[in-house]
Amino acid sequence: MTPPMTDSNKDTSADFSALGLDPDITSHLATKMGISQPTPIQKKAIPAMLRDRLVKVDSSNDTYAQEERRPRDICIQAQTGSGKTLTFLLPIVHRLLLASTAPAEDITDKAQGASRNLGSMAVIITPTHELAKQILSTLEQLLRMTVDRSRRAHWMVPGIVVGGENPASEKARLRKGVTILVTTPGRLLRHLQVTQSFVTQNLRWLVLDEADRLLEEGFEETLKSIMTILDERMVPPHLLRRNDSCPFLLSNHLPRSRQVVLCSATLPNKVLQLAGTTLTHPLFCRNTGTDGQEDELSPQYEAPSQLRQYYIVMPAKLRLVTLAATLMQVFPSVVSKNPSSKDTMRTFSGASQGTFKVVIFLSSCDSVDFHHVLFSEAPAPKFWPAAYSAQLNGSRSDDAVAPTKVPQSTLAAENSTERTCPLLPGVMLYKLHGNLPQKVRADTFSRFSRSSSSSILLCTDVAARGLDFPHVNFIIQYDPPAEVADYVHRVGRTARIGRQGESLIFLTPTETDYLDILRSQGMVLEAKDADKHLKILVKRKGKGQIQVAATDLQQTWERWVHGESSTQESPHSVNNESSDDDEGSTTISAKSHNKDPAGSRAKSTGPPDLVQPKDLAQAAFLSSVRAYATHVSSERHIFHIRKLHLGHWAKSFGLRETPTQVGAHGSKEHNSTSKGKSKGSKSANFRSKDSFSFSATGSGSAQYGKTNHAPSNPFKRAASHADEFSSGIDFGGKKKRL
Ligand SMILES: Nc1ncnc2c1ncn2[C@@H]1O[C@H](COP(=O)(O)OP(=O)(O)OP(=O)(O)O)[C@@H](O)[C@H]1O
Repeated sequence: MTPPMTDSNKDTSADFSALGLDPDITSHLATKMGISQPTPIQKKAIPAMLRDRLVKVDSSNDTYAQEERRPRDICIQAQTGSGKTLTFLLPIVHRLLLASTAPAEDITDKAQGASRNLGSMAVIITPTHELAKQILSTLEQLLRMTVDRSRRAHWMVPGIVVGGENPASEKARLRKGVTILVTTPGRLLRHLQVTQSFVTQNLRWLVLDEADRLLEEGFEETLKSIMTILDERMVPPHLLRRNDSCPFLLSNHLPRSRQVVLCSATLPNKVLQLAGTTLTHPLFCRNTGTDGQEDELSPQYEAPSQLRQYYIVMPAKLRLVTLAATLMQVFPSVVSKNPSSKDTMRTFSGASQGTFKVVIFLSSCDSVDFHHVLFSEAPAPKFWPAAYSAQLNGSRSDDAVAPTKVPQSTLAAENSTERTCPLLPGVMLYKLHGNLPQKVRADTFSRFSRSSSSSILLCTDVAARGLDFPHVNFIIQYDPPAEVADYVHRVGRTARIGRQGESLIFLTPTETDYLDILRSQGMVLEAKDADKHLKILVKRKGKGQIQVAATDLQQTWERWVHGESSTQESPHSVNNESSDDDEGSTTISAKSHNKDPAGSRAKSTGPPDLVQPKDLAQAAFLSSVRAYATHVSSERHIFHIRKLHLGHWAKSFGLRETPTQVGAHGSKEHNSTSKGKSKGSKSANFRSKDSFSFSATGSGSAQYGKTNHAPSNPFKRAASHADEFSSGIDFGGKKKRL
């Protein structure tokens, strides 16, 4: 069914056939794919891709023609979820279809030779496997069209090579011929280099989806090598006519030379400048500006107008409990069962019923693993509202918190990542990141997409771009992205194609300048009050109850992380004690209550196939600190490791140790927990745009790379500045620590 259109996406002046698309295609779109009206970017860019320009040719090279039709390269920039995939797929399929079924007068010899033997006529490159598979699926849907008997469409073979399968079967596929190939850069380059039977000399379209990402450091070199090989193999247009063995290739419906299409919601100036110098007469198609005209370049990004963007500011030590409160806010079914909650307490619109999906972005794979285990294995807190605890599978919330070890299978690998979430009954939990084996990634992607239950996906930026998960209503950026473009792509997983959606970014008090950067790039954000927000955790009304509830939840999780029983201490007996000793305190509001971590240490020796939550928490903490140092240089004055309150940061992973202690443990334990992870884990473990390398050593020291002014031990340095950071939340009266 066609989704509802907002004013910004609605277009009544044209349907797809008015854009010049073949009637068989438009009828298939309407009847089989439920798509009948083009979005503004489709209206603008599809005709541009269909239109060639006339160029004078050097007659010394071509004795047949004085003028030739040549395509223009195209840059497509439009908001996330505005239908860019069909924007580039439709013209390709249309032109191939027309060329292979053209009336006799169009070319001298009717469409002879259109077959998969011509090799790849279109190559679509994307940064991730998931996105490649999604594009392939749209392409396959499109190619299922029924055409008139006199026409030929079956020869167009869609295909994918992204790795993760036996290279021999990929080679075999390429040998047979894949007319429209969807691929990732590394895999494509490998096949160009080693697969002799991979034919690309007839390539007419090269699409770089998420072009800005593909042209970034990391992919850039691969892309250059790909372009060089493709250029070398391409048959120059002036030689085409002499090669009359395949008249199909001379069809006027095909671009005579290769058309390059760059596509993204974010094409920053540096990419556009590059495009301006390396592309052939590039045409810029953006959502703004007058139809059919080239638009002016602007550094601004655009989020879907129906997306409501929020931010919330809280000290690092409250991040975890605020995340829990947020999830309770956004899952209406759970909230409505909370006896103390009223609709007015909910600060997000949410959905009144039906499937509700949330995507939570974190900065590292280890952090995703930790939170996935925490939310699926940790028990509800002792004072969790009865309505929630009653639904816990067979466990009572006031039971002692049993020390938990986490089965390895939960962490990574063989099986599905689908879990239930004790805190949010009825809500399913998934995780997606680059360290997971390809099979698990694919399984997660499809289960989360198809799930009819309300669900949460915890992920790294591997899921930030392009993925079109249905029914995602809410995006949480628990860790701010490494750059603004990533912000735009992350929030773009909701509010797609005119649907409603909300997003929330978590910031600490030292990070609020980031809002200026977001606003300067065209983002419109509203504030959420952290204090009001946490109210949802409160069971009874009364002064100080937010603090009680938040402390209770934090303590429950700390005990779980440290493998302790809840009966070891009473949260409320310590709640009234106030301490400034953040670095060493056990809870967010009180002094350390279990200075002797012997219990947890004793429990850390378990069977080799089990991992302690504390190991996970430490690995997550370390990798999240490392990821913190990977923000782009223009943002590093805001997100600088020296500004990070590491003691509070540790708390957001349920850790009590001082950062130095965590660093010392973490290095060893992280190494051991990392063993056995999938290949490529090193590179994919945290954000790759890394201008800083940090490695914790056994002594807790840190090593910096590429940074001249960095302190030798960021943990110690940050800890010594601990007093500069207040909680940031005033619960009334004198200073209290949560
Ligand atoms: N004209 C249309 N009318 C209704 N739905 C459409 C239309 N065009 C595309 N869609 C659907 O909209 C959804 C989003 O499209 P798509 O994934 O191509 O967006 P995008 O602009 O590429 O987003 P992103 O920037 O996040 O990659 C898809 O489910 C697609 O099938």
